[in-house]
Amino acid sequence: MYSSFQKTQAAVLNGELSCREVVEYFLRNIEQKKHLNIFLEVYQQEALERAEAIDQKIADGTQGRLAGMVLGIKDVLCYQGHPLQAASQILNGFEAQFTATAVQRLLDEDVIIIGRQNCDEFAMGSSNENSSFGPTLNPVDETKVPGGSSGASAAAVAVGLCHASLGSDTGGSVRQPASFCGVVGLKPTYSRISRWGLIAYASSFDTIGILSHTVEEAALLLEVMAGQDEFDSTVSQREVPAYAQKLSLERPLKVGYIKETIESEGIDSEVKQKTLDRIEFLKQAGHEVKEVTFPLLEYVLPTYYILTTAEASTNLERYDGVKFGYRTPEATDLETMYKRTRSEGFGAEVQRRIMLGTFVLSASYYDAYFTKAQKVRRLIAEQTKALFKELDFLILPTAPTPPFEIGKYGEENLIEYYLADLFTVQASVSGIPAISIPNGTSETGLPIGLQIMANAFNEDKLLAFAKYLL
Ligand SMILES: NC(=O)C[C@H](N)C(=O)O
Repeated sequence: MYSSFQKTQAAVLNGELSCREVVEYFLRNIEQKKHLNIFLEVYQQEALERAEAIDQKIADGTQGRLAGMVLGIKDVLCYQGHPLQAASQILNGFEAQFTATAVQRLLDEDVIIIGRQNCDEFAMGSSNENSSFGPTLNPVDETKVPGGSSGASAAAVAVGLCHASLGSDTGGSVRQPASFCGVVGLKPTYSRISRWGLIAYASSFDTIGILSHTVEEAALLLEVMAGQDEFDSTVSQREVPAYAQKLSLERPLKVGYIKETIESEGIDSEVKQKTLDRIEFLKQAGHEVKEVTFPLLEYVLPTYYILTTAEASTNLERYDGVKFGYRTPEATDLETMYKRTRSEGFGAEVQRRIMLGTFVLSASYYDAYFTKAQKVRRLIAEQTKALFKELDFLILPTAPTPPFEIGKYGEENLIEYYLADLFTVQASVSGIPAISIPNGTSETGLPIGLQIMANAFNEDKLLAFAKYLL
């Protein structure tokens, strides 16, 4: 059996394999790897039935472009008629009323969805430890986290439980787990893919992203999902290029690396060395490689956490015990119903972010924090985009360290935990596309990722460059 989609598809189209056999293979793997806590729910029967229907389409020659692909989806994407929880107890009992546009477009091309995957609650975290269903283990080393918040989606691809996964990336949630699990993780430009049917965390940052083994798979999935949608007016009107056919590059390239990332205090020495090795490789290959400075780097993380918590505090207001999921059985009046539902339903990290967001939006602090952070966001975005006047790409580590131990960070060292996003939030604050690709392993065999950023809507170039480096 093949873990890569391209090989699987060739085999199902020439009759060497059936889609049913492909699904059975992944179902066996899922059963064997149950202890990793990757899937919250497996759609066993449904996936098998769908596989048989697609086998029939193949026999008739009417199959879609993704026939033979088995996909896992993070528990933040609506799939009609299926439970959806954002790994939270507050959505206990909730069922999706419609299917997310991105998911529907993949289904229309005959993808098979095998189940929903664990994640940090409401996508808030960098380790998958904030799930109300318990942590997911990193398949490379089960004592380590798989990253987050789409940690289980990355782990599923790494250990062969599906060909690819859909995750969401607000500040690194696809790229950082890709780095921690040794797979490819793409965050497209903000507004490239419709957010209709994606549970909102911070709406001006949220993007649907892709976790896969190969760049080709990411390009194909992006091509199918991207583009205008009548249900999301923020989606870009731009044409969607044929990403999967455009994976070749014009050379030589102009590549920059940001001095402040390589020299940052918390960077692990092996991560630093692997990044420097790539820089050297590019120089040797005849590309123009330049060191650039980005003095605003130290403001990126605080800006991200002020703005995303502010947006989260309003987005999560809707979970009040009335419309969705959980309602406390204890309340005797409306106010205690709200209070108790939210205190019992949300986990500690989500509550912390709601409170922080409410604080920065409160009348006395609005200008000091929220307005200021909006201004700084503008500066970060403008200065990041200015770097692309002279450069095709920026390269930097995806995360400052290889995957860390489960339980390493507690309430007392949260800032250190938030620093896991140090290098991924720049692309999120600026709305530009970025990808993480495997960049070797540490001496102890732990995956390390390399991140590439490109200017807005340059996914075609970004994917081609990632393929060249992989
Ligand atoms: N959702 C994300 O992109 C992950 C980021 N670590 C956060 O907690 O905000």
